[in-house]
Amino acid sequence: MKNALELQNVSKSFKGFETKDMTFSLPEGCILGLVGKNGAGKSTTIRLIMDMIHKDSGTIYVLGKNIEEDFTETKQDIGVVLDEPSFPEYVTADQMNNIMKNIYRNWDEKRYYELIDQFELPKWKKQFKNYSKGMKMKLAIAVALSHHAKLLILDEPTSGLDPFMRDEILDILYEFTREEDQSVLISSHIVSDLERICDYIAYIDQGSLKLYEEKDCLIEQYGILKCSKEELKEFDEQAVKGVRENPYGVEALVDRSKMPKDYETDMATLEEIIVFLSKGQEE
Ligand SMILES: Nc1ncnc2c1ncn2[C@@H]1O[C@H](COP(=O)(O)OP(=O)(O)OP(=O)(O)O)[C@@H](O)[C@H]1O
Repeated sequence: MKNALELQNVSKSFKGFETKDMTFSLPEGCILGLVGKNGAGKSTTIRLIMDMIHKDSGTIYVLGKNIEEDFTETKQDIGVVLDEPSFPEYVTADQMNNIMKNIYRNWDEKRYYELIDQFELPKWKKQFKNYSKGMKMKLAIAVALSHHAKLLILDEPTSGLDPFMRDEILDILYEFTREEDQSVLISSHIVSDLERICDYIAYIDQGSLKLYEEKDCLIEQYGILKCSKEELKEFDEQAVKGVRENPYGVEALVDRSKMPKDYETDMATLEEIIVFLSKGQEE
């Protein structure tokens, strides 16, 4: 399987913050969710991939091309939504169509207006500067989806959107990857959003990649065990990946492969897996 995106040992340091040795990939036709707390380095990673900030070391391949070589052409095939969409302030959605027509070789006016209608954005009555946060995000998403991109790179695209619109956007992204050669990298701190649509999860904390795994493998590997403190001691220490005490006993994230055979555990959500594992790593 080809990779739509590949990072090999990518590092970048700012004064007071560093992304270290980032290595992960996004196979074609898949959705990779980039998760992390506020300030973990999600936007920095996305800006590095888009060559908006230059890495100190490592290699980045986007759609098979090394970004240091010929990235201008490749950018035609990428739909990008940054965490704070910025377009010219006095432009309406209608005028945006004229601007984008001249930027993207494969600009699809029909698709753009379909999305503008679906997202209930005004065509000419409002200028970008008077848009709400959610409207700005919707316009940026409409643009990203209207030039037949092969890869979407979206930084917190669901932030500022109401739950109905969030659902609609997630459905659109899922549909997008039905085409084998179309892939999505999406960052979010709303793990439940990612759980629904992602094939792969990359979890970053303080600039380091802590976890990179296929989502189904994570869900398969881990389970939640509810028992007393004493009962928990009976299990292999290696099986217990994180523990949370509650008034009735403990709740633990366990590695099912290290539990006694046929031992039943509850299914863990992606959010539980990430929270437990990240707490375990801090200790
Ligand atoms: N140009 C820069 N110069 C110095 N520090 C920077 C620069 N850009 C980002 N940082 C620092 O890098 C760290 C990670 O920021 P980043 O925006 O990548 O986090 P994030 O995971 O996207 O967070 P959030 O969820 O809050 O958007 C922060 O400490 C930030 O201050």
